[in-house]
Amino acid sequence: MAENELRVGVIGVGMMGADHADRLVHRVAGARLVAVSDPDTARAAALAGRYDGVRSVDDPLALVADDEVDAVVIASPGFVHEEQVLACIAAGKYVLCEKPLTMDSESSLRVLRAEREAGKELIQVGFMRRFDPQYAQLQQLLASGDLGRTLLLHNTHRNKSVPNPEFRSEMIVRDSLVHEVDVARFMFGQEITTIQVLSPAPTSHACEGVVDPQVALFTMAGGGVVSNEVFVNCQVGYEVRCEAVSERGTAIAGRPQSGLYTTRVGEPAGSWGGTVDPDFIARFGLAYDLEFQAWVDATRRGEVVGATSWDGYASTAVCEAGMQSLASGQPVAVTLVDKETLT
Ligand SMILES: NC(=O)C1=CN([C@@H]2O[C@H](COP(=O)(O)OP(=O)(O)OC[C@H]3O[C@@H](n4cnc5c(N)ncnc54)[C@H](O)[C@@H]3O)[C@@H](O)[C@H]2O)C=CC1
Ligand SMILES: O=C1[C@@H](O)[C@H](O)[C@@H](O)[C@H](O)[C@H]1O
Repeated sequence: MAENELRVGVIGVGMMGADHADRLVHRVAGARLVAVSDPDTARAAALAGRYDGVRSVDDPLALVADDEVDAVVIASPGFVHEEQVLACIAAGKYVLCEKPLTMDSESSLRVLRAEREAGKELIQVGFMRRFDPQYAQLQQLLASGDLGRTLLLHNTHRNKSVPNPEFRSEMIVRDSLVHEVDVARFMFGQEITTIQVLSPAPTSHACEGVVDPQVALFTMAGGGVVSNEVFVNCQVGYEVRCEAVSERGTAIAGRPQSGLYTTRVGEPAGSWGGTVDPDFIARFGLAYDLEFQAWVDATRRGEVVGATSWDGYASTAVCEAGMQSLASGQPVAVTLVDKETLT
């Protein structure tokens, strides 16, 4: 084992967990995948069998407690994140938890308070767009002040389709829009104070009763406004971009080459004169790699980078207000606890 090599365990090895396991083995330096855990024990065993020296552990909490595991990646469904992140805090282990941190603001606050009481930052939340080179460059440009004060953001977030017929309107807010919530907070460096979710007439490609697309409006603490389109059954491909409008110019992260830009259904699936990425693993593969490398490097230094537990809590609180707005159509104020006292 290389000196100070980080021994990592991955909890939940479905689509994202398996991809993260592979990146830890093949594309991240300074870390070694040593264990995986999933209630689908056959799936975990099959994944472990693909790599040398990786054990399958039946109980995810046993993986957290395992002496040979230095740090943990959580890629289980959001509704089990709280228990698993709390276990990592109790064991004093650094954790990279996929978004959302938890399912609601109360449970995120419990996690945040537990981390505070432990006296050490341990949690990074998997908001990978912060590590995408174009998104990172846009944030640096806005923060530099070269374009003057930022006035507006326009976010677009389209998925070709969602695999799960249970992907209801609320999940579009909690699982998809949550990325735009983090992007808005990241780009402005401010909290979101109100959210309104509008419900246009849905596409015929959405399941019965599902509001897709959705348009969400955020008001930022400094008065800026963010418009967001989330459309998870757009049929074409994965299109994610962010346009910033500032006092002295504009900038777009996530736009392919210049020229006439159209997208259409057809062969090859999704095209604009080049191709539209099929999904988030293709579009953000590099961002996940950079996110993991940054996590491993920071963990070996005893630090946390990227989105913190506060960012996880704040984004969950905004989505909670967003779900209320989805039901009423009205703007809903976002209430956060005091960041210093957590009360
Ligand atoms: N950052 C990003 O772009 C993305 C993040 N995600 C997030 O990643 C996480 C996993 O999502 P997917 O891989 O798409 O889901 P998935 O359904 O493909 O995989 C989830 C896995 O977790 C396992 N699981 C269920 N209960 C568990 C428990 N109690 N403990 C451990 N494992 C358990 C399931 O058996 C399954 O293997 C979610 O939090 C999701 O929001 C998902 C897609 C993209
Ligand atoms: O996090 C993700 C998924 O959970 C979500 O379902 C998708 O809409 C997002 O594009 C993807 O990045």
